[in-house]
Amino acid sequence: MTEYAGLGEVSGKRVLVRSDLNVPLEGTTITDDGRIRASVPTIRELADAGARVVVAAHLGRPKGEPDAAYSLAPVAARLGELLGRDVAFATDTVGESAQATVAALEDGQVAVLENVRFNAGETSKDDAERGAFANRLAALADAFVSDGFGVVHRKQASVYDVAQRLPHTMGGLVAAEIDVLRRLTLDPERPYVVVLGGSKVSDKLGVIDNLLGKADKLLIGGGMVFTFLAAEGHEVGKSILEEDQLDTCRDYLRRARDAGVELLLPSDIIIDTEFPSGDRRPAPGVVPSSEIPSDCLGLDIGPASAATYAKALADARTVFWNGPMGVFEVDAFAAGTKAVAEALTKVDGLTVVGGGDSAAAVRTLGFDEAAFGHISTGGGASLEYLEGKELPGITVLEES
Ligand SMILES: Nc1ncnc2c1ncn2[C@@H]1O[C@H](COP(=O)(O)OP(=O)(O)O)[C@@H](O)[C@H]1O
Ligand SMILES: O=C(OP(=O)(O)O)[C@H](O)COP(=O)(O)O
Repeated sequence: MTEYAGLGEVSGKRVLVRSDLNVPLEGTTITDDGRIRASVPTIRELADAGARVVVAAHLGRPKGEPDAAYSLAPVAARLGELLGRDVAFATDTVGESAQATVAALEDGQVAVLENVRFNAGETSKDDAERGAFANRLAALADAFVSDGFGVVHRKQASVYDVAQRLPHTMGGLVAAEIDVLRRLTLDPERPYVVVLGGSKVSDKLGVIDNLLGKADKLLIGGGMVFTFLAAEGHEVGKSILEEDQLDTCRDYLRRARDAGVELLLPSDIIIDTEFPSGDRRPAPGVVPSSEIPSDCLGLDIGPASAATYAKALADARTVFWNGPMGVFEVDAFAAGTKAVAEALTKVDGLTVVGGGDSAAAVRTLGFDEAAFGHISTGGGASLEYLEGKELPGITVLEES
């Protein structure tokens, strides 16, 4: 087989693959390689078809110039291990190293370019600046495969503009992600339960607007909780709070009541006096969610809430979960996330886990990935899809 679906013959061609290899790192140690694993099948398929595969990706949010802390070098090494073959690494993205590395590729070989975000053009809001960088990326290849699902909601040079400059197609990972998410937006089997948590509260509140017309139950956990509790007039102490979203949350609570959607907030909260950090020993306590002391902050949903949420999930036929219920990275605040993950494994129906941290939580808490219907590689991307927003990295493939 020397073809790739949507591109035709790829043998001997230089194929630029945009992957999402944005994995959590401690120093140069990868703490969860899920996104690299998810990127392997497309890269392998292209290499097996005889393509000269050039992988472009970002890591973190460097400021448009080289920054060793965000080098993709350790990621390229891990990709090589997972592929079971040598992976060349270019120490720049479109400069001399990239050009020489790509020129040296033989059929079936793979190279990774240094972090695309080391170039200001990648994330520029200026079309011409992005376009100029996209021209240089496109000059390294004969065709483009868009496979970085976690980044398709970004209008960035290696995601959007490059697709306008090369013959292109959607990679297998993006196609599979979209396929599952489409099932959630079109005709989810009911009851359809959505669980929302995490800390990117303002990013995520918007999805509730759309879900109020779609889901049967919405379970709120993580940092999301406190803006809702404050909207109901409760003290939330030092917990995460989006003051400018209080009216929005009040509106959601009212609309949920009117629409007969069960919007569940935790009845109890695990608190501490400080955010866990360094050597400080956590000193968790449990309080009713209406009684968070002013000098404390909420760090997990409490045991009664965890049991209620597990019960609310028991009869679900479709579940979408984004965002941990608490600061799961610390044992003392991981129980809520564990309880929700456990409940999902028992659901008789489609379960989708979305988001870098949610997916990492499932794996690091020891759950078997196979117990979930689908673990998405994109948090923001999957939420924006469910919100009905246009994803630039997808529309560009359809338009040009
Ligand atoms: N009550 C809370 N207060 C502060 N941070 C929280 C709370 N609950 C969860 N978190 C944090 O939220 C982070 C994940 O949030 P987010 O990035 O929104 O999720 P995802 O990557 O799955 O979309 C985790 O690092 C977790 O520690
Ligand atoms: O980690 C990512 O998104 P996610 O946290 O929404 O899953 C993607 O790699 C996108 O990264 P960005 O949000 O810096 O553009």
